[in-house]
Amino acid sequence: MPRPSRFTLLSSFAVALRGLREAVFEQRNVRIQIAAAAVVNLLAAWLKVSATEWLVLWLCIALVLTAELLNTAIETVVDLASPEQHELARKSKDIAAGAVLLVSMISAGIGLTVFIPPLLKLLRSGGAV
Ligand SMILES: Nc1ncnc2c1ncn2[C@@H]1O[C@H](COP(=O)(O)OP(=O)(O)OP(=O)(O)O)[C@@H](O)[C@H]1O
Repeated sequence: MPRPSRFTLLSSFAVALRGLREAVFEQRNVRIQIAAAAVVNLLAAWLKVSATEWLVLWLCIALVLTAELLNTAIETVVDLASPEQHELARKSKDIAAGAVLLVSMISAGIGLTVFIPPLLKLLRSGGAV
C-alpha cells in the first residue's frame, strides 16, 4: 500500500522553491543562464518580435533552465552515491552536461534565427525599430 505523503500541496510548493533558490545561489551556470534569459527578453522587447517568436524564445529559455536544474540534481545525486572517482559517475555527469550543451546550442540557433533578420533590418534602416 502506498505511504501517505507527509507533504501538503503548499509544503510541496515550498520545497520546490527552496530547490530553485539553492540552485540559483549555489550554481554559477544557473545564474549565467538567468542573465542570458534576461538579455533575450530585453532584445525581444526592443526588436518587437511576434507573439509566436516570444513563445518559441520562452520555450527555449524554459528548456535550457530545466536541463540545467536536472543536470544539477544529477550531479548532486552522483556526488552522494559516488564521492570517489568512478567511471560510471564520470559517464553520468558527462551525459547530463551533454544534455545541457545540446539544448543550449539548439536554443542559440533558434535565438539567432529570430534576432538576426530584425537586427539586419535595423542596421539597413539606420536605427529605427
Ligand atoms: N565521481 C567522479 N568520478 C569520475 N569523474 C568525475 C566525478 N565527478 C566529476 N567527474 C568528472 O568531472 C566533470 C565535472 O564534474 P563536476 O561535478 O565538477 O561538475 P561541474 O563542473 O560542477 O559541472 P557544472 O559546471 O555543470 O556544475 C564531470 O563531467 C566528470 O567528467
